[in-house]
Amino acid sequence: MTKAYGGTRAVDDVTLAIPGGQFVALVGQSGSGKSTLLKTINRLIVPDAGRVTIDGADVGDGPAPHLRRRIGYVFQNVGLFPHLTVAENIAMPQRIGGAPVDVGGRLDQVELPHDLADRSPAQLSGGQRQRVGIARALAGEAKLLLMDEPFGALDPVTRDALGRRVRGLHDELGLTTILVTHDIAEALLLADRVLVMDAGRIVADATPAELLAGKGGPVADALVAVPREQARALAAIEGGG
Ligand SMILES: Nc1ncnc2c1ncn2[C@@H]1O[C@H](COP(=O)(O)OP(=O)(O)OP(=O)(O)O)[C@@H](O)[C@H]1O
Repeated sequence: MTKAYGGTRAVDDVTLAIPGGQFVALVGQSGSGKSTLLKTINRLIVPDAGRVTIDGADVGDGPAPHLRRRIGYVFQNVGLFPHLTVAENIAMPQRIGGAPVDVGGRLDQVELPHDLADRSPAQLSGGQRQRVGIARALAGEAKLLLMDEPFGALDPVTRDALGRRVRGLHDELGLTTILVTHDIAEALLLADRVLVMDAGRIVADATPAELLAGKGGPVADALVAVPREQARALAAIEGGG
């Protein structure tokens, strides 16, 4: 599949199959094409050539809202409706034609207290807003979860906790999850499989263990070197103290 903007091939002839149930992290430098690739899955972007299929069906067939109801999508700034309460935001995707949403159950899944349900998004912390975004993404019983830098604006402790909660939900609900992240350590710790993008192409497709063993090639090695060096430097400080 290919998507170009002018002379830039944002996604350059990528062929990829993701089995159901996998947790895939998409990493790579800024501008390497991660978001573009992700957005072709829920049709926010239409490829110039090639196609995307889910369970054999082309995502281009049928109305886009119908497709998107089956796909959870979480991005950095959440996109909650400011004039609706938390509960209304979570129930929103199913308003049109869906089954009623168990808001309390959804709040439990993302470890938010029920008394937040009547607040507006402006009355929440960034981490809480992101949890509401995840609850909303899953409210329609989506089995496919797309996440684009969902933890980007959060402090490290919140980020870590939320990453682990998402991995927990992935396992509990049997989701297929695709996570775009700038944080290679996060990718290595959460995903089953890491795809490394560079200039629109997938240059490494490996498990975290394989990447850490240096089997991902030069671009992947350069990414993995960062947390590895940090861990080494921290261990040295600890050893010296
Ligand atoms: N709407 C657009 N119009 C023109 N060029 C675009 C558009 N969207 C993306 N691009 C270009 O396509 C390339 C890939 O962008 P994309 O957002 O997919 O990268 P990314 O890896 O997700 O980057 P980041 O990590 O910074 O979010 C970049 O060169 C970008 O400038």
